[in-house]
Amino acid sequence: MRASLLQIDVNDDESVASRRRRVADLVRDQAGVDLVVLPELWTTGAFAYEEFAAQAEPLRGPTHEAMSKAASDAGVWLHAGSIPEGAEGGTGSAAEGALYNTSLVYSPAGELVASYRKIHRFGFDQGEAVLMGAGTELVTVELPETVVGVATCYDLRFPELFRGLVDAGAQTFVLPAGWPERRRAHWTLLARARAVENQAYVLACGTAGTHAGVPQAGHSIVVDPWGEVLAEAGPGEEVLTVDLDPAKVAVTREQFPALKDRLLGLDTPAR
Ligand SMILES: NC(=O)CCC(=O)C(=O)O
Repeated sequence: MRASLLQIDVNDDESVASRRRRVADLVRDQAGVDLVVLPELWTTGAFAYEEFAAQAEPLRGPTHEAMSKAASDAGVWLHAGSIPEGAEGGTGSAAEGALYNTSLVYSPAGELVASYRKIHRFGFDQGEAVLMGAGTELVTVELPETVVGVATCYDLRFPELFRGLVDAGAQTFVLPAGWPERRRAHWTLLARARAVENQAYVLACGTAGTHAGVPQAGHSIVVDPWGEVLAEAGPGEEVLTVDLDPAKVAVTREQFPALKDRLLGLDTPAR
């Protein structure tokens, strides 16, 4: 299974419409791979808080139109990163909780097969944490060769979410992000930790460049179920293409069956 992570340069000089067209073309260029992954909030930038409400769009808005078409033109599964979703009934009033950081997943036919509202919002008492509502549902998506568990950026710090996804069948985690350079060491460490403890692939796709004054880490990363880094991007815009062996998840879980030794958080321990 071949995957391409598109580490997009998100900066304040490019308009959302122009970036949307450019990213759609980059997705189309990936024809021939199985899965394409985009970063978190790549239309606005994850730290461009003032833009969230202004650029909010419905689930089936302009980004959906562009990504659905790009996925079907390329014939790829597409995790299209996330958008600031102005949920039905509101155009983005934070007080109404009408905004969400929502990921979109498309089939090679361009069908929107799943969406995920980010559960853990970043910012403590400001930014996303106050501007957006929290999702409540875990989301998995069945691809032909693997079951994908979906999480977004700051979610990476919450291992219980990933364990929940494993319990729901996840074998591969796909995580779009807008992770800052300031905490790059955490990014790599946590991506590897989530892979090792869950014996799953981690495909973590961040942004490059600087937006809203926050330099981004780049360094998108793909980790295998043993915790080995299969590929890692540099700091700039880059397409990171990697071959995965989906069978490796079951093999790792069989040969080193630590997940079966769980005692807490299960109704019935596995043994
Ligand atoms: N967009 C985010 O969720 C940023 C997360 C982050 O900066 C961190 O966890 O550190």
